[in-house]
Amino acid sequence: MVHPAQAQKVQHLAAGDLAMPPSRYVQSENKRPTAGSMAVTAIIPTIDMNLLTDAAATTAADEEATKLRSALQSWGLFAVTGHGMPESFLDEILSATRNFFHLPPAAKEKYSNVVAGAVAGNGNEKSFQAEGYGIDRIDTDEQILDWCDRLYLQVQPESNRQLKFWPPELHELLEEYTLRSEHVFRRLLAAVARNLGFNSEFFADKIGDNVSTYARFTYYPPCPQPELVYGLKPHTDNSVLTILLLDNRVGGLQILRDGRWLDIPVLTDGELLVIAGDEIEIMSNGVFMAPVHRVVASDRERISVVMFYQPEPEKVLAPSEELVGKERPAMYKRIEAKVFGDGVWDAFAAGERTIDFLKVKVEQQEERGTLDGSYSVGTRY
Ligand SMILES: O=C(O)CCC(=O)C(=O)O
Ligand SMILES: [Fe+2]
Repeated sequence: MVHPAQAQKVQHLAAGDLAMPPSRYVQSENKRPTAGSMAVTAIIPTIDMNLLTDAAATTAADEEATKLRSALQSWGLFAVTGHGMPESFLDEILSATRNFFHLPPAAKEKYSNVVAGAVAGNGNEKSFQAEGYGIDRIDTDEQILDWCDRLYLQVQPESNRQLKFWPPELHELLEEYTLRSEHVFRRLLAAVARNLGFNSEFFADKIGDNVSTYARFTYYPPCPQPELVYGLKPHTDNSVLTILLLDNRVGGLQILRDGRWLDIPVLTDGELLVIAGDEIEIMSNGVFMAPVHRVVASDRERISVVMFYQPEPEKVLAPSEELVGKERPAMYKRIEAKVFGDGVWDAFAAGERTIDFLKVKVEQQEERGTLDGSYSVGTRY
């Protein structure tokens, strides 16, 4: 069964002469992005990957590694330079993404995430599936929808690619970006491991060689009253690390830090953003926390291209033994990566963190905070 509103693309709605967003998109007053204080622009850490060499023998490399650790511990995100991808290549991806979303509706519908009778025994019913072009899954009439459309594709392992959802104009670029972005991911993961005093392969071994990687191209249309909606509601990412290529003209990403929403500024051309996800939070036993983030809409269109790195589905997610001790008991239960991944969309539709939705925390009473920014004492996000 597909929710009747599932087929409504926000882009095409926004193209009409709207005075305000329809009620399906309007957040209750206390959740609106303007509720509470005005967002302040964050000055986020930047890591130069050229300095994070394997040998880590130089002072500069040591310093950069220390910076990486503190960025992950205090922010859970950082910008990266020196990743080896030319600015022109990243620009090409952004342009191709813009061009894709600017295609006429019928041209994009070929990749729709609402498919006819794709589920066995479903007869002529339509069904929703995660991959493809459309909006995120709607589960209930009450669910407030985000002001965005997206194209969501599994890019790794290669054998799992569903090429029927790959627009030809993005295909080659995405293939190359997949390879280059994985290289960035693995170098960062190795640096993070060494930084905790482990060997380079420490986290890599836990997630396996055949990581599940998903690409999400998101289009945030101009919104007539952006303060009423979310571009993308508050969440943490289902990933070990997420690599984001952000719009180089329009900002909108915000991070929740110490109870306040901070604007992530438009990055310098050629920079990427990295965000720690739920899986590194679990594997590091909370040494690194996945930051809650959201996107606010604006009166201008915005795009992003985001890569999510997830462990092989049969791997077990658990706090690494080396990071568990008397002083730091295990904060998370063991959970198979596949089970965790299967819960993600249910949690997202319900507006909850997957870690909370699936009750992965050992002490559920030890609440750290909720996605709408309300806190219990002594919490940190
Ligand atoms: O578009 C953005 O800036 C961020 C998107 C995001 O957080 C996500 O896709 O998980
Ligand atoms: Fe995200």
